[in-house]
Amino acid sequence: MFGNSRSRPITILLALIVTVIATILLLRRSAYHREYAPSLRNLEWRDINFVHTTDTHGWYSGHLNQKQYQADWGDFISFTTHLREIAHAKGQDLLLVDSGDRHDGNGLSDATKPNGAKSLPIFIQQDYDILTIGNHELYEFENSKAEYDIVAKHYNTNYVCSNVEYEVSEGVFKPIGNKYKYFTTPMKGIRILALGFLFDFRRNNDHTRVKPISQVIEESWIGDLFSEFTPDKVDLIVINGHIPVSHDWEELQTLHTFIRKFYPDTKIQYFGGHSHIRDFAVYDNKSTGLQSGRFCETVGWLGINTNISQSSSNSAVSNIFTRSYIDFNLHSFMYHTGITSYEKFTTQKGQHVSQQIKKARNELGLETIVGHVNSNYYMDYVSITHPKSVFKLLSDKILPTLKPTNDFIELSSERIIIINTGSIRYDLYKGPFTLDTEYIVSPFRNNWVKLTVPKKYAVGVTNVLNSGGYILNKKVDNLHLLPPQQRSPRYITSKIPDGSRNPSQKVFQSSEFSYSINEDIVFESKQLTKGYVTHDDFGDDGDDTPHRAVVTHKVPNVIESTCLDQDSSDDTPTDLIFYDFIIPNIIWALHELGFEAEKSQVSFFSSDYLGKLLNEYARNDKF
Ligand SMILES: O=c1ccn([C@@H]2O[C@H](COP(=O)(O)O)[C@@H](O)[C@H]2O)c(=O)[nH]1
Ligand SMILES: [Zn+2]
Ligand SMILES: [Zn+2]
Repeated sequence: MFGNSRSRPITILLALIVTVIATILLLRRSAYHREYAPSLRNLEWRDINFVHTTDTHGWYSGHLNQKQYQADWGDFISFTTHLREIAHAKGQDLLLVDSGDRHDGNGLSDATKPNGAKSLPIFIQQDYDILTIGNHELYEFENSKAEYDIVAKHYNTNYVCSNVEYEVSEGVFKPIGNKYKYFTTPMKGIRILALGFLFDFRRNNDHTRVKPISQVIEESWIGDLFSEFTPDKVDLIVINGHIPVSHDWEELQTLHTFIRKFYPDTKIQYFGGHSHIRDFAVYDNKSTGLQSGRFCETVGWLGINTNISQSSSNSAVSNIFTRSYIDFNLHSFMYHTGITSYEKFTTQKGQHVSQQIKKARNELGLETIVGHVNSNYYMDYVSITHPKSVFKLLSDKILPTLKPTNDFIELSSERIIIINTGSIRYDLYKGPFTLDTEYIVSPFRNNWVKLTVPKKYAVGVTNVLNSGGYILNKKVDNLHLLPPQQRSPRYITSKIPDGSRNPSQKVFQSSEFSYSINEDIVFESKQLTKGYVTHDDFGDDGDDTPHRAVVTHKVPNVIESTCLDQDSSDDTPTDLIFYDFIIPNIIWALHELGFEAEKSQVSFFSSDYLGKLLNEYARNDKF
């Protein structure tokens, strides 16, 4: 059974090495757990409890250089396994929900061709009860195909998507997954009708179709569905949307008004995503929406008491619904399960998935060091003119290194490079620059294109794009040029940059805070770490880990890097260079300035996408 006598010592040696490595890993995990131990707020358990993720964007390895988000997908699987057991032991239900966007943001998902080849088999190890699609599953056909062939197929009836179709054969479109799911929970016997929706997304590839909610509610199937599952047959409606839950995003409001016509008294729980924030909205006294952040930083928790009868008073909402935002780390996970030893916490499946992640990272060479970064560069912790701003780094140092792909490309003597700030997805940290860093900071493989226009128009484009706000994007075919987290700003009281406290000061920011300041993360339990301080419709006690808020700065839609001659005339031909992703925006801005251009006038400039430029900058030791 163990081979011949010669190979036996080798087998024993190998087994010993594997055991030693596994023990070291376990001890390291335990040590980490002891080191990071802030005091936490408890979860509230109800008749039915939901664990929610959204916008994971491939971050299944965890945040390797941020302790507060350092759990990996294997740990998350162990966590939910225990939560389900706890719920069932109490006679309660626990369901898992994911709201889409599983690509674009991390080397694990993006360093393969097709994108997701290694990360999706890891993602699908989690036992989701309801999941839906995000826009990042629809930009490229190969991602939609993977979603259809791997994710929707694996989850079968649990994959619920009511407004996206996939071309199964030429000209034949079928719903991706199922338009709805009707089921009864195992413990409390709660009858749930679940639907799933993507926001009105128009940048999808030609082999897919997205129907806006406003159109779906006019279709006969949804009225027929609601007429079949009459209120007496449904205890809870679950709407899983890749749509922000905030009140200023109209689509869920439209849907809610429609559903209430059929179900005036039924409890409705919305799950949302896309804008990458922690958020919770109360729609009426029987209906709320939860959104659980981004990038495996947050596990959303939502509990519902199904047996509480309806009340017209608003305060009763919190008797029915409860929500928490759990930081994605082992300390939080173990605390909420009540398990104090990592060895007891980690499940066999969890360990297997953690190993699968390590293996995939090694195979992809994600930790191969390309160069070193001398400082942290932030997206919004500092203003865009600050030396530590990633956008200043781009416009001063990185974008000027962009060259045309070949010598035949005709160039003007003056140029302006414009980049949409949404193409930067994360801060750039001091320390080793790895292949993973490249994907984390800017995952998109867009081409640079060129449009030559008189200088007087070229110099105005950035201004126009930055002054239009979100309405601008709507006009330009719903491009969402603006990083979504900037769209629904909140006013919060927060710590001001010099460290003094000014409670009356209102600081402009999104509903989240930049927290990604490695050197500022403190590991003493008495001092709060910098992180999310969420203000939502239930107040400010939702974060399981109380954090110190930090000030964030407003990021414009686009930034530019210029090479202009101050003395040249207004009519000097000037090359506008930008990602093909924003062609419609640039054409629109020029139109606003009085210059008419067409897509056919835009020509290819370079395939050296931003991640590649950053990689080369690091490789050449320029940081
Ligand atoms: O090729 C691309 C695709 C997308 N973007 C940016 O991403 C956001 C959408 O990201 P979500 O995770 O869905 O919020 C989009 O608004 C663009 O800013 C890009 O730059 N290039
Ligand atoms: Zn997203
Ligand atoms: Zn999205």
